[in-house]
Amino acid sequence: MEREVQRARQAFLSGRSRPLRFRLQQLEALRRMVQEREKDILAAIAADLCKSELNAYSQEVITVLGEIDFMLENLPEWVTAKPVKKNLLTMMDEAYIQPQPLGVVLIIGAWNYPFVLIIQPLIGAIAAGNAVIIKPSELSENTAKIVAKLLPQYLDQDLYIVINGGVEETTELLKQRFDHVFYTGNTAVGKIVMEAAAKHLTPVTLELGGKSPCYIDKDCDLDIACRRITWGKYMNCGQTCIAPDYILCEASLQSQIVWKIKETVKEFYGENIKESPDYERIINLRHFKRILSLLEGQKIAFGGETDEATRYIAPTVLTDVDPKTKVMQEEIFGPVLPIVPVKNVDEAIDFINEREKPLALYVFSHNHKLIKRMIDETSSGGVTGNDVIMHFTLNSFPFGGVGSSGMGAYHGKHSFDTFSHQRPCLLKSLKREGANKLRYPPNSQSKVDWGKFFLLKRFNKEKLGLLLFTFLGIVAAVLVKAGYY
Ligand SMILES: NC(=O)c1ccc[n+]([C@@H]2O[C@H](COP(=O)([O-])OP(=O)(O)OC[C@H]3O[C@@H](n4cnc5c(N)ncnc54)[C@H](O)[C@@H]3O)[C@@H](O)[C@H]2O)c1
Ligand SMILES: CCCCCCCCCCCCCCCC=O
Repeated sequence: MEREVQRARQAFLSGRSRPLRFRLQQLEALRRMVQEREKDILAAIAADLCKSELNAYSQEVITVLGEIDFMLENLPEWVTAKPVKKNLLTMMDEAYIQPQPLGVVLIIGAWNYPFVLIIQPLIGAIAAGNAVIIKPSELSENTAKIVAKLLPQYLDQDLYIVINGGVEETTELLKQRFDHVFYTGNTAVGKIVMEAAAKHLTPVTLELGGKSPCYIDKDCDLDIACRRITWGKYMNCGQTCIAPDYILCEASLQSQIVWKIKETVKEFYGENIKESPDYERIINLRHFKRILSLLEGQKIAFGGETDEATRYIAPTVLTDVDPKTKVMQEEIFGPVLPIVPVKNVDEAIDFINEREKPLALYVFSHNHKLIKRMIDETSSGGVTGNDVIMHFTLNSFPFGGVGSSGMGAYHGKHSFDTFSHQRPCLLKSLKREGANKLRYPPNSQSKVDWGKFFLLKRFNKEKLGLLLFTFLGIVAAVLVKAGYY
């Protein structure tokens, strides 16, 4: 493992990952890989999650292709140095920010969207010019294998290295020194990753989970709200980090919501859900049993049917859920949707604020002011009003959590920034030394006064021309006095 990381570091130090042309070539090669080997990739995802190839394509491959195209289009502009505003002391100098690669980056993926969750950060890391070690989740082993097989066929083999393995291998990997660790997965392991990274003072991005609340206001089109919630909750069998975890609504809405979600489930998956190509299965027996344990003692409004042999759990809704019960204490990450009645929006806001900050928040209402109020008075990684999940699809948004749902963000330019160092560069001339005397010892009150003038004064645009003129006059006077002319 040490050898692999060393290999990536040597490749990074060779400098070949840095030129824009190389980054674009690698991104194009990655796109070619996805296009040419689409069938293999879809088959692997399908095998891991009992997912139809159509769903694997629309939930994972589309996102990856869109992200690559977005990078290819914008990277030439992002990599260029950006001039910054100057103060009077640096007026004559060159000042700019130059984004630079961080070095060797470790990307650790989760199993629930096993392809997009490693390839999307990889796109950002390549775009920013880094070398990358990729550690897919061992739970989605088919995708892990196909990624390890395909990437070296298309990308630079020393700069981008896939290491497969479980907890033991990841623990070993985390002992190595990286320049950034990008981890997607649960909060408990997020802490382990951060602790390991801290030993090397390595910065981390933690894409974690949590219980994402969904408030349904009484002033709302319940048909539409329930259709959208049903889609986002039961997609991938509830194993989506930003799935609505639970519903908050007034008690009077509960029975209508149950009925409408039940009807939508029928519309989406048919009478025999087990036969539906659009309904996935739980990843493994451990998660299957964990989700079943959340149903104990609950009022099941519909669903609840299970089949251990195929790890099937039917789309399920629980009503009148007591917030103190287990299902409300941990992220569900399965097709179980509790409804917790609240008196009104104030109580919903308090409910959300009394708990850990979630990865996503959803609010359904015709009342725009109410949506804005919920946004203003709560905190979450992201928000979608009158829909679920969809903020993930907009790559101009930073995607990430806050508090216990994570730190840092990615997608589009945010990925590029995450994997770049914004390096401030100030280029001065070795001439004009007279003007610099102001800051050299011995200090004096008049030097401080000039310093205050140069550094603290704020000028509007109209005054700027006049000031520049004055400044140049002063510089000229200082130079004359210093005997340069
Ligand atoms: N924010 C996001 O973008 C996002 C996306 C997907 C999943 N998630 C969250 O991830 C969780 C589900 O994923 P998971 O954690 O079950 O995935 P997982 O079991 O695949 O673990 C994630 C990664 O951590 C590694 N890992 C596991 N235990 C480890 C340990 N003890 N030490 C070091 N590494 C270890 C695994 O090898 C894997 O690569 C949910 O909480 C979900 O909300 C978040
Ligand atoms: C055919 C229609 C295309 C619809 C696009 C909908 C895309 C949904 C993408 C969902 C991906 C969610 C990934 C979340 C990561 C956390 O688990």
